[in-house]
Amino acid sequence: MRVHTLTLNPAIDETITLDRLVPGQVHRARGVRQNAGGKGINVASCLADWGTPVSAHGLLGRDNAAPFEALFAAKPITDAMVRVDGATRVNLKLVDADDTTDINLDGLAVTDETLATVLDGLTAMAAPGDMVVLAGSLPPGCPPACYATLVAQLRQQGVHVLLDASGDPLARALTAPVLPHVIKPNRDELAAWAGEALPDCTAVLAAARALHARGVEQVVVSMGSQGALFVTGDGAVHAQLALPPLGPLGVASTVGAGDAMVAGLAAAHVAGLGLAETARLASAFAVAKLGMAGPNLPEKASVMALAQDVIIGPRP
Ligand SMILES: Nc1ncnc2c1ncn2[C@@H]1O[C@H](COP(=O)(O)OP(=O)(O)O)[C@@H](O)[C@H]1O
Ligand SMILES: O=P(O)(O)OC[C@H]1O[C@](O)(COP(=O)(O)O)[C@@H](O)[C@@H]1O
Repeated sequence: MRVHTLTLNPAIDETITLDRLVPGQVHRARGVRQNAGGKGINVASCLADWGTPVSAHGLLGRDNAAPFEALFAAKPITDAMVRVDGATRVNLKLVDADDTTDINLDGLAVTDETLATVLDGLTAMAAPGDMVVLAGSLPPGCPPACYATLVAQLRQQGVHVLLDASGDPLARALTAPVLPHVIKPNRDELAAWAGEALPDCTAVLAAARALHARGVEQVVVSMGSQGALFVTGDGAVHAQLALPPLGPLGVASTVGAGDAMVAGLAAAHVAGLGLAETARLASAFAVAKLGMAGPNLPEKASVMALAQDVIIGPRP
């Protein structure tokens, strides 16, 4: 079984480390680095580290494709990204001791013709039984119903579909006649979909159960330091793992933690794991990534050791 990721709006993530972010003030950066990113790219990178065969589909601006090409050369990721004129967006990530602040840009506009080339390439490569991860925002020019349409087409081909999106594209995919098998909103994205605040885990669980009742087979809601809720036909569990001592970074960037969790969900699907073991592995992927710079996992043994420490329960 192969996993394919789709990233229509990739990004080069520029992470600037600060002592303390104070709006309106002049700051001296402690450090800066760039890495290839965007939701499906991050998922593919973590899956490649785990040893899962993966192809990356989507769009890349020719002017600054080098960091992506270096990533695809360094890891076993099949490069199925379509090159277009222009530069891929650069997203800013401001990290201080307490928090990560994301400034995400719009991205390169896409034409109908280029979009069709990308989507035809994906549907041609995805074989029955494969898994496709549709992830991230849609670039300007892309119709908001893009994911909804693609989910129906891929499911008809016998592909297992995970959608990690937000806002209108997510709402359209969740009101379409054919739903994705799996979704992984974070708490804010689920609240936006539900149209109400979800102040506690009971409210989050009720919203996740409602989506499962509509027909999404696996609903995973990530809640940052409060762990994540996993709802399937086998029940619902909460999974949480304390942050391990931070590695050489000394400061945790939460950028890509959700993407690492999505990679863990894909790895668990490939391995045929049940509810509790899936919750363990996906949480271990997410927390393992927190100590790494960029969308990378540490060696397999460390991730598996973290998985054993995940606390699984019916509620936090
Ligand atoms: N500060 C943290 N402490 C422990 N685990 C965390 C922390 N931040 C994120 N995680 C882990 O990463 C997962 C995904 O993070 P989250 O911030 O919810 O996703 P997203 O990046 O999609 O918003 C969480 O469910 C949790 O397992
Ligand atoms: O596709 P979007 O929603 O614009 O987000 C893109 C950004 O999200 C990331 O994929 C990180 O996502 P998560 O922190 O949710 O895992 C960054 O690499 C990228 O800059």
